Amino acid sequence: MNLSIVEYPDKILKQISEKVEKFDKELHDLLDAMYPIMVKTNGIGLAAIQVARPKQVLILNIPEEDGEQPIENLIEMVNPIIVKKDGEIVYQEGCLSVPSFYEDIIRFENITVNYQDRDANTKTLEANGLLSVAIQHEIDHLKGILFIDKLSYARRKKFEKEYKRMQKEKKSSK
Ligand SMILES: CC(=O)Oc1ccc(/C=C/C(=O)NCCc2ccccc2)cc1OC(C)=O
Ligand SMILES: [Co+2]
Repeated sequence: MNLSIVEYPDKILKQISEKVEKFDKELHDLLDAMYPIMVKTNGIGLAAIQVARPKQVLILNIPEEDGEQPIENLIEMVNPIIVKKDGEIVYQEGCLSVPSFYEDIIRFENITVNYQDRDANTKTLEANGLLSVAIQHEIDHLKGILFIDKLSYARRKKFEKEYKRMQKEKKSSK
């Protein structure tokens, strides 16, 4: 399964991802294929829609203090739902589908998420800080929402201008 990252402004990223009903080999192969892509691109979170699979599947690997991302920290979430949320946290976010662009985004500080693992076992996770931000960022992807969609009108305009210039530079440098 050869996956590549879909980049903004590709319309695929606006699709709503479907609930996973079958916890079969195809799901396991997708999860297994997403992990190396996230690691290779220094990602800490990846949603299946970013590799053009509109399924409610996401993976996370929050780095340790030393920056390492051991596979033991890998979290695989299927059909995640945020059931509790409170507080506020601002974090400078980036996204593998919006390369080289980072902006401060406000999210809930504390969340509780219900989800299933790759074998359909239901799990509940309480998260705060970076893990909480990452989970909210990735669950937004499953709803077709990118972090740049949460910017104010003025900052969004700034982003569009910067992004177009960057894409032109990238093309001319090829
Ligand atoms: C050049 C460039 O685009 O750099 C990057 C940008 C973003 C990322 C990864 C972003 C990422 O994992 N986002 C997950 C969601 C999230 C955002 C903020 C905090 C927690 C979770 C990696 C980059 O490095 C490469 C090599 O692509
Ligand atoms: Co993202």
